[in-house]
Amino acid sequence: MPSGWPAGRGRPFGAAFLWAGFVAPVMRTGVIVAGGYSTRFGDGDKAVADLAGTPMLRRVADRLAPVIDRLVVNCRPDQRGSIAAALAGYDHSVTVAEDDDPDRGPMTGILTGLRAVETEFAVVVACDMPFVAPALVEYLAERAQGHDAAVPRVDGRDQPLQAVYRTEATVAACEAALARDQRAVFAALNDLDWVFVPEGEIETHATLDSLRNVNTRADLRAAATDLEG
Ligand SMILES: Nc1nc2c(ncn2[C@@H]2O[C@H](COP(=O)(O)OP(=O)(O)OP(=O)(O)O)[C@@H](O)[C@H]2O)c(=O)[nH]1
Ligand SMILES: [Mg+2]
Repeated sequence: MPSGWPAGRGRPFGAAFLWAGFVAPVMRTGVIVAGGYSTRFGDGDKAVADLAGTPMLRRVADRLAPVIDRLVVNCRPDQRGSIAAALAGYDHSVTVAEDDDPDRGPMTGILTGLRAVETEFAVVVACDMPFVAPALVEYLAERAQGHDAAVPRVDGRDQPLQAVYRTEATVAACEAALARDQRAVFAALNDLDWVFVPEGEIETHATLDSLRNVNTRADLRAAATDLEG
């Protein structure tokens, strides 16, 4: 596990605590959103689908492991057992945050996950992004400093399901959007001071594969082929 953020690159997940020469570790949280119904995938929950020998969500968790200290997984109550099994023996502490009211969309998943976060910032990643790049997560965390969120933009489309958020502000924005009966992630972003991270910047830290997501069985097969090289 890395001891902290590289010198000169900021402290993306909150300031270190300096007291009488003691530097407390900077805590960083990852949130994996997994409460969807995988309808394009067909039978079975894509979150725990076998991807080249490892459940997909475990791949996401393992990719995040070098840049987080804690993990929160958002899911429905009926997914808890399979997700806990997929994360057995994980490097960091895992909190499962269940949706009270399933099927209310990804923004509700982000909200449920962030409510279980204790750090100032958190990186949110969808369970179907098995190529998420730790270096991009670090960069997003850096770009989020002084803002409420940093969101990648690829092909003109913002990618709020692989983004870094300021926890309290984002929880408040999601709650306000839901109170207005708005479920889209962008309804919450409207209330936040967020920055987008364009492709050119993404590609100085990672390939765009970091944002690739697995929606169908064909996507899963293609991902397995690429992982098995
Ligand atoms: N908590 C929660 N998460 C969701 C919900 N809908 C989608 N997600 C998550 O949002 C991410 C991106 O969603 P999709 O790729 O559309 O996944 P999905 O909804 O399971 O799949 P489709 O039904 O094929 O669209 C995934 O991590 C999903 O688990 C929801 O209603 N609640
Ligand atoms: Mg998807």
